[in-house]
Amino acid sequence: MIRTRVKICGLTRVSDVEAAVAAGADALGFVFYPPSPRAVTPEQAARLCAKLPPFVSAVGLFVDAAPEGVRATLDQVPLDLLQFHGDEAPDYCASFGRRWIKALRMRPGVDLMAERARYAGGAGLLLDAYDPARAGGTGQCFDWDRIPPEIASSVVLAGGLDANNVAEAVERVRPYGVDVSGGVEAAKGIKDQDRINAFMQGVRDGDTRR
Ligand SMILES: O=C(O)c1ccccc1NCC(=O)[C@H](O)[C@H](O)COP(=O)(O)O
Repeated sequence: MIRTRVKICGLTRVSDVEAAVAAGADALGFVFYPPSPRAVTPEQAARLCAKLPPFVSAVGLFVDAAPEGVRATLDQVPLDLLQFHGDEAPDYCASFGRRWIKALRMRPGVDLMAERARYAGGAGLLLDAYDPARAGGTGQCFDWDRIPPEIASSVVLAGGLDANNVAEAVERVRPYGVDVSGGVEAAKGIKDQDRINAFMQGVRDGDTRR
């Protein structure tokens, strides 16, 4: 059975990090984008990452950040992977000497095959809902049928996932991984252990059907 990988994004509290790790999350996301209600400072993120087990990845999320800001964050936080969620160019993404993924917001008309070729130097693509007013963490789904089947197994699916729809998402899309933020929250930036556990169960249910 294929095991869909799970990233839980937007963690701000040690207790939520512990809950996500205990539930079996593969990766934890830390938002370095000050306008987000889930934003953390490098100092906070360093504390949140301090007790991560060896096989759980720390992912740093940036949105069109100044390169010196990314580098300063990397000096303080042991990030395993960078996630670029804005309009960053491939050369920018590759300039930090760290593995990276590119988030693509599913704008009308986006050509995923072309974008995949454009960002081929990265470790993968994360597909998120498009909302012209917000850079991410929208809690909205996009039409999963827009994902070309030939790339589905390599993408991370995001946008509006929760315990109620993630099994269907895993079964239908068959992605490499799923990413969730709002769907496991009690309030913005405040995760809920029961919702995390229910989400993980949904992923495993989807895995049995994919
Ligand atoms: O989470 C945010 O506040 C955020 C702000 C700006 C850019 C990206 C952001 N989050 C990115 C994520 O990886 C979210 O997990 C992803 O957008 C899905 O969010 P949700 O629909 O709430 O599950």
